[in-house]
This record gives sequence, C-alpha cells and structure tokens, in this order.
Amino acid sequence: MPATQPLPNATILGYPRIGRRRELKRAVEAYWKGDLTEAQLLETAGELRAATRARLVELGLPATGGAIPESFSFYDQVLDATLALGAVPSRFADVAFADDATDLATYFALARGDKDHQPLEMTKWFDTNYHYSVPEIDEKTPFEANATALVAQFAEASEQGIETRPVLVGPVTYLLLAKASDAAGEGFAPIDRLDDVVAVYAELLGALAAAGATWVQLDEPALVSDSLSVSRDEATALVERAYDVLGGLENRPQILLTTPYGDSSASLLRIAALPVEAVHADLVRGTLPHGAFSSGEFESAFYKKQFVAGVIDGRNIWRTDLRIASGVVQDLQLAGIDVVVGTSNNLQHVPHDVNDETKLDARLRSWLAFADQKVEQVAVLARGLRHGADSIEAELAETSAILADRAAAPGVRIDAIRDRVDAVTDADRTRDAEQARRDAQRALDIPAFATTTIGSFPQTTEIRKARAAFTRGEIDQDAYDGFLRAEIERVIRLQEEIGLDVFVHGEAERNDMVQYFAELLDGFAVTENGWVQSYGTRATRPSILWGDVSRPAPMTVAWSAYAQSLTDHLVKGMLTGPVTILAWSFVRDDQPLADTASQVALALRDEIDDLVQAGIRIVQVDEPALRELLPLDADRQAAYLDWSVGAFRLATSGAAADVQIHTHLCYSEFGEIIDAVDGLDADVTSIEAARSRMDVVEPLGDHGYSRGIGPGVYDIHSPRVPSVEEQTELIRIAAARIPGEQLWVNPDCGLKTRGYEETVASLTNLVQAARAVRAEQAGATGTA
Ligand code: MET
Ligand SMILES: [Zn+2]
Repeated sequence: MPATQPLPNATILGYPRIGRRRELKRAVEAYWKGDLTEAQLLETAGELRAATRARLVELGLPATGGAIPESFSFYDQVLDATLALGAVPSRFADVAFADDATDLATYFALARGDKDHQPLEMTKWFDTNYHYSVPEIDEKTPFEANATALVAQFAEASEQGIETRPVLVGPVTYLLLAKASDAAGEGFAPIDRLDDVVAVYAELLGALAAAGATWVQLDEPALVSDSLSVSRDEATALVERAYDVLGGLENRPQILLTTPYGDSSASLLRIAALPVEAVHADLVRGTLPHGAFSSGEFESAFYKKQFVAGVIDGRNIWRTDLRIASGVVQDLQLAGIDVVVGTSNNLQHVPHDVNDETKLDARLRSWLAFADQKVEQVAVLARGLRHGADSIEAELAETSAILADRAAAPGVRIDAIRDRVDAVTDADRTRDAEQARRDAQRALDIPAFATTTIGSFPQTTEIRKARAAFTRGEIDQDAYDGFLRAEIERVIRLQEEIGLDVFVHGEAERNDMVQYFAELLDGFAVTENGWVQSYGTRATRPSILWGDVSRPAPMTVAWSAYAQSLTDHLVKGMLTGPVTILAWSFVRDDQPLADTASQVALALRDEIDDLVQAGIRIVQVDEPALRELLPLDADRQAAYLDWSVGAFRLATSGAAADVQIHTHLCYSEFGEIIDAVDGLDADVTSIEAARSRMDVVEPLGDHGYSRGIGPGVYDIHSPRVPSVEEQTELIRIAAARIPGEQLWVNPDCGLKTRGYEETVASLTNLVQAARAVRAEQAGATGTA
C-alpha cells in the first residue's frame, strides 16, 4: 500500500491541451513541415503545460496533492498509451528501430503514416466527436514499459512547484478500444493480452512512484459502454482482474480510477471494492447506485476510500446548476463519504475560456461555462464542502439568477416554431414508396457504378485567404461572392475534365459543414476562440445552439443553382443533416434533443424545397455523426435511433419521388446501426469503406439493402493516391455483393483537407476504375 495522502477535494479529469490559441497545433504542424526542430517543439509543449498548470492553480485547484491532472498530449491520449506500453505494431518496426528514430518521430509516424505506412486507423472516442488512434494488437505485440514522457512531465511540474497527477487510459479500456492487427490469428482479441499489458502498467506505476508521484489517474470509460466487444458485466470483471494486480503492487502511486462518459452505477460498488484509493463516477450522465445510499452499501463501499463526484458537466458549455450540484456533494459528505468535487469527464471536449469570447452577446455569455469556468465551479463547490454550503450561498444565488435569466430570455422559446413541430405527423416523415421513387428517378439517367464525390473540394489557401479578408472587411460581399463563383466554376470544369458523372459545387463557401448552417440559422451563436480538438492537430469550433431554431432565408440555393447553371451534369445540392448539426454543436440542455432536432429538420426541409424549386434534382443530406450520438447505454439506444432517424426523414420527406435524396455517413462502424441507416430511407447512401476494405458491404448485402450505396474506394484521410488497380479491386469486392445499378463509386468523404494534386490524381484513377468495372460487367452479361 502506498502512503496515504488524500486527494484535495477539488479536481478535474483533464484540461484542453491544444492551447488557448491553438499554439500546439501550430507548433506541431510547423515541426511536421520541418520549420521547427524537435527540441523547439518540445520546448513549446513544455511552455504550454506550464501555462496550463499555473492557470489551474489560479482558478482554484490546489497546487499540491495531485489535484491537477497531467493530461497533456501531442496528438492523442490513446496513442500516448500505445507508446508508454511500447506497443508499436510490427509494421512500423522499421520506423521505430531506424537509426535516427526518436520517441516523438515514431509517435507521429504511427499517427499520420508516411509514404510506406498507412497510419493507425482513427475512430471516435466513446460518444464524442474526438478521434483516437486505434491500437493494433496481436499475439506477438511486444509490450515494454516506456515511462519517459510520463515521468518527465511529472518532474517538469515539480520543478514548477506543482505536484500533478499523471493520467493514463486504463488497461482494460485500452485493449477494448484496440483492434486485432492483420497479423493476428483467427479468434484473437486484443483483450486476450490483458495480463501482459497489466504487467507493463505495473512497471509504469513503479516508475511514477519512483519519480515521487502520489497519485495516478487511470481512465476506464469502458465500464460505461455497451458498444464494446464485451458486455459491461464482463468489462467490470476484467477491471477487477487488472486492478487486483495493480492495487496489490508494493510500489505505486495511489490510484484514482475514473468512469467518465456514462452511467457506472451498476458496477460502482464492485469497483469501489477494488484496492484503489479513489473512484470517480460521472454524475451528469449517470447516477449513484440505486438504493445503495439508504441501505448503507454505498457508505461501506467507500469506507476509507475517496469518491470523486463528477457533478460539473464536462461535455457542454452551460453553467452547471450549482445549487443542485452542491446538494449532491453536501449529501454525500453528510453521509460520511470522503467526497472530492470533480467534472463528469476530461474537459478536452470544451473550449478554454468564455472570457476569450468578446463578440458574443453579453447575456448569452453569462449563461456559459467553458473549461476555465468549470474549474471555478468545481472550486466553489469544494469550498462549500470545506466551510459549509452557507459559505457559498452568494455563488449559488448568482448561478440560480443566471439560469432563470436564460429560461426567460427572448428567442429561447418561440411559439410559432413550437407549434409547427407539434403539428408534425408521421406522413411528414414518409416519402413515396421506394419503387415509385426508383421509377420517377429513371429520368435522371444515372449510369451503373455512377461516379461522384462527397461534396467538398480542397479548401485552398486562396479560399481561406478570401474568407479571412471578407471576415475582416477587406473585401466586400460582391467581391467575395465573385471569388466563390469563380471557384465553383473551376470545380465544375475540373469535374468535367476528370469525367465524373454526378457533380458537386465544391463547398468553397463553407468554413465548416455545421458552422456554415449555424451562422445562417436563427437560434445559434458562433464563437471566436471556442476550439475543441477533433483529432491530432485538427480542431473544430462548435456553434452554440441556445434558442429555438428557424431559417430566416435560403442558405445554399444560390451556390447550388449557380453550379447547376454551368453544366448539363446533375449537381447535387449539399446540406448537413439535423443529427450532425446537433452532434457538432453545443446543444441546449433545457429540452430533449429530439425536440431540437425537429426544429432543425424543419428548417432543412424548407431548404430542400427551395433547392428543388431552383432546379436541383439531387440533394445530399450528410449525417456523418449519426453513429456518434448513439448512447453508450444500450437501454437508451432505441429511443435515440427513433428520433434521429425521424429527424432525417422529417428533413427529407418533403421531396417528391423524382428528387433523389442522398446521404453520407463516415468515421464509424455502421454495422451496429444498419437498420437505422436503412430507416433513413435515402435513395443513395455513401459510406466510408476504403480503409476497412469494404467491410460495410457484407452486412449491407446480407441485409438485402435495396437502395443505392456508395462504399468509399478512396481513403481521403491520407495524402496517398490510390491506384486504378487498388480502387478497381475495391469496387469488385462491392460488386460481388451488391448489384451494379445500386453501386456508386466515390471517395470515403469530402476532399476539403486534401491538396489539389493528389485529389485530381486520385479522382482520375477512381473514374478509370469505375469504367473498368463497368466494362467487365458489360462483358460478363454480354450487353454493351
Ligand atoms: C464529414 S462528412 C463531410 C461531408 C461534406 N459534404 C464534405 O464533403 O466535406
Ligand atoms: Zn464524411
């Protein structure tokens, strides 16, 4: 047993690491380009970490005792764990053991790949829009502890006079989020290596103890998810097995085991029985174990053990109702629990500081809490625990007044919008029968294996410059519109040259596929500095959906109509779907998401109507986040799928039979929600598939999917140009399962992050691949 030194009664699970002005992004990208040396990058990162620690102390977290998490990452916390475990996949051995290899070079090679290596796959982290690098594990993966970064950061903090708490993804979650490498044998699952991995965690903990760390945080969100390869009950048993070992170590820091992102109430008492010194529960998404309080079980489970109560919401940007949160922690304390006030999860999912938003309406701003304000809220509640609730009455009263102001503010509830939602019927969510649509859409004259793209073309420096100049008022609306029209014309001509079948206008006018709409819809506000890491050096600036949503004017019609006027090819109208608009915004927490979704859907429905009036015959409504919002909790999934699918249908069902509705899904495993994808009832669905070698096609084929499907054949997440042969092979795999008339040939996703050179080369190959397969099929059936 380590020496007991209790955790101070205020903490957070983690803090944004990209920097208040995205300093880390700039430094890392400069390093990639060769403009910054490794030493310079390490120095910048050190400065950022130091600034973060100092800020957290300033905001009220104690500088000692492990209250401050050491949650920095250059790219991704799962990738950090991969390096700490030495779990470099064998296909990267040549990189890791090269003469000039450094830990950092290996790290980025895994993250991004290079011309000889595909990067580690990326996928969504629980139900967030954050992506982690998926570990690749097999029977032979060599595990070897590498505590260098963990120890160095802890030591760096000590130098600064701050005693931090190193943070690591826990062993069970790490392995359950991993995938079996291509070298793995049949039936192997990464979790089979649990004992080996636990042994390496033991070494890492030993190294941290030797460095003087009194606390370590191990995150085990696997405990709250029903979407992993094992049941929650099994995950709990695995956690028991792992922490019995780790807890039993002679030489280790005290362990804080966390269960963020969901409801751990079913397993909390079992977890509390483990030989760890503190356990966290997310009390925003989850609850305390039912009945355990009155029965005294909770008190005995937490006897001589600290409970970190995650009462401050780490997923949204609203001020937490402090009076309620204070009641919860005060009751716990009254029951004799050694309670620590905490956040529901790592604050990496929220921006830094509301005070950086100088242009936001002052009233709206007063309702908000970004990471810094959340830390302050934690500190207030902790003070209330130390000195009694009376001592924080002024703060409680202030928050109550703010919440009351928000509830009554104009625009938060608009009767006309609510009446329209109330009047929606099933008929409004239902299109003509599939056959009738197929017949009506023959007039569109679309070939088998039709080639198209997902919407965006590369966002060039010129586009970004023009947008910035327009935002700063350096060029006027006419000049900007003229620039965008020229850009659209260029993209149309390019598609003609490449020989694609169905065109797009290229989305040059969009800064972001959600923010663009948020700026044009009523009920949303956008931030200046509200960046949140999406993956690696990429960050998004989610909009704030604060009021009832409506569409004051058409949003995309002018651009789409202009593009269509330039060509005889069909041009797809391009909209972002209601679920994705919600998923990638900060949504209001004062009404069910389903109600908000209906409001957004009705606005999109009107937009589709206007697009069709303007001569557009195909409209794509992107829902890449459909899978992302699927609740981790199986009990809540059916209700979610019901409203999310319903919202998409409400948006699209105003379209007549001869209008072809497309949708696009990406970034996720869709096998699990195949019925929902089917339920969207889109005429054509494009879906990410290249990286997974068309894995999605099999379940679709088995499912008897009868409408159009475009499994991506070109992985746009990498600058690599896929050859004609490669893409032909992928189309053939799909064609073996799905009839050619149903198949579309397209990239995995939009091209906005790619450069023109690789884009043109890849699309040219794509068109050739489609033609090759068409010719093969024509040969096979004897038709021309
Ligand atoms: C993340 S999905 C992106 C879809 C969008 N239409 C685009 O092409 O960029
Ligand atoms: Zn996509």
